[in-house]
Amino acid sequence: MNIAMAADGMILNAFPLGAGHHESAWRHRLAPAYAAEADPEHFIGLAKIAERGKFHSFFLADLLYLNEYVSVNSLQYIEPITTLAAISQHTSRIGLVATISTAFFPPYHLARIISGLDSVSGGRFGWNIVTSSQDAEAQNFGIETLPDHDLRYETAADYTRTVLDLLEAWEDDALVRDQRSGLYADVTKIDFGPKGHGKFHVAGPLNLAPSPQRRPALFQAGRSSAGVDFAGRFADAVFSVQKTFDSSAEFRHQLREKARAHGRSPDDINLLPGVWPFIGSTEREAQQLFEELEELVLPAQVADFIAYFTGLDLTDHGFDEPLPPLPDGAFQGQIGRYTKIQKLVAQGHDTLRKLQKAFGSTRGHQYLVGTPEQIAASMADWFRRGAVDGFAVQAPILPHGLEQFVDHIVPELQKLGVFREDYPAEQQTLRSALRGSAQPASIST
Ligand SMILES: Cc1cc2nc3c(=O)[nH]c(=O)nc-3n(C[C@H](O)[C@H](O)[C@H](O)COP(=O)(O)O)c2cc1C
Repeated sequence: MNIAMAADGMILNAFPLGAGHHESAWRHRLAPAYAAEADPEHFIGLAKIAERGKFHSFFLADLLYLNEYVSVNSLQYIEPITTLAAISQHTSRIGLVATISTAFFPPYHLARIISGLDSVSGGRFGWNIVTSSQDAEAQNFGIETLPDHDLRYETAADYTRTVLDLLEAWEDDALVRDQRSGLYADVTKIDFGPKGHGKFHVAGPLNLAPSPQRRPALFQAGRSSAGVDFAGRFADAVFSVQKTFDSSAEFRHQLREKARAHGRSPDDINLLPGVWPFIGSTEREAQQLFEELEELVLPAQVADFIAYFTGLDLTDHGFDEPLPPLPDGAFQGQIGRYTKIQKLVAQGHDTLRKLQKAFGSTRGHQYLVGTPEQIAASMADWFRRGAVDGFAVQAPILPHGLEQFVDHIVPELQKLGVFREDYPAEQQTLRSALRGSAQPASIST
């Protein structure tokens, strides 16, 4: 499928995770000696590297529980809201995207947090909207089980609309602040009516005049039909797991059609699949890095991510023992990757060892092993032929892999004419940096 390539060049989003995305990163010789996962200085440093590389955005994932696989996995998640507030003071151009669940914060509280982050960053804030998918997360908030998958998305839509309505309650010129007349705000330009959709009821309005963007850039990831519908309705950018060109091109087409069905322009939505670059000055060196990391993987680490994406209890499960039957219709977690694993198991990849090879320690994401020229050529090809709008760069080891990407791959992408040389001269909000997404009026909430 060939859809026109986006005119303004590819979007690059840095997606860091602790000492790196690879399960073994924290144990590798190139990993930092400190516990990177919860070290704000580490993340401030990474954001500065990404900004040096002219990245559009810097994204922090989040999960809200801990399990006993922490015995082998670096499962700490630094808190995105506070960390990005700190990062905003050490960067000036890059967008800052926080993962925040729709399941736990009251909407008024979240609207204030979003407004605050957008203000301290000068209009660079993005919200990665997740519904949360693990009961273990809910149990940290006094909830025994999460609602079923599709209901979670339905509730997330009501929640998101409520938060956005709160952020939209003040017109641009509502704050008058005329010291002579004593008129502080024009109340005819503030919507004092009650806000809320579905089960959410908020008196409103927000007690803050609009932040620079007012409405943040909205990010999302979801492959199920409810997930794609949500993305088509709200998302400016979509994270995704895409291993082949065809599946990515097809998914981009699907997202663009969904945006159109929701009354938006297809150009308002940007597909940014994950890419894991294993970079070497020769192909052999890159392959060696990949193999070193793979060899360090422990069976319990594979059990951890397969259990996460299937809901199976794999405690003490042998590496070569056939998997227990998958829960099928009863599974209520992330559907996209569950379906991929289900297909692999049906094709005979039915042990943890086989799944490590077939699904990979890259958690299903595309990985590119090679020289900067080879990796840049492949990324440029996907972009030019309309399979992506850009990429979420998931370096296997950090900061090493992001530094290498910025120093060696970004210049190649620039040479190929698919990535910008610099930030635009004029300061931009994150939403306008994501091109077509600059017109909030075109989005039906
Ligand atoms: C690249 C990527 C990053 C994600 N990051 C998070 C995250 O930080 N926190 C979270 O709760 N879910 C995260 N998710 C899960 C999604 O929000 C969503 O729940 C998932 O893709 C399942 O959606 P689906 O059931 O529609 O396929 C991520 C998914 C992808 C593909």
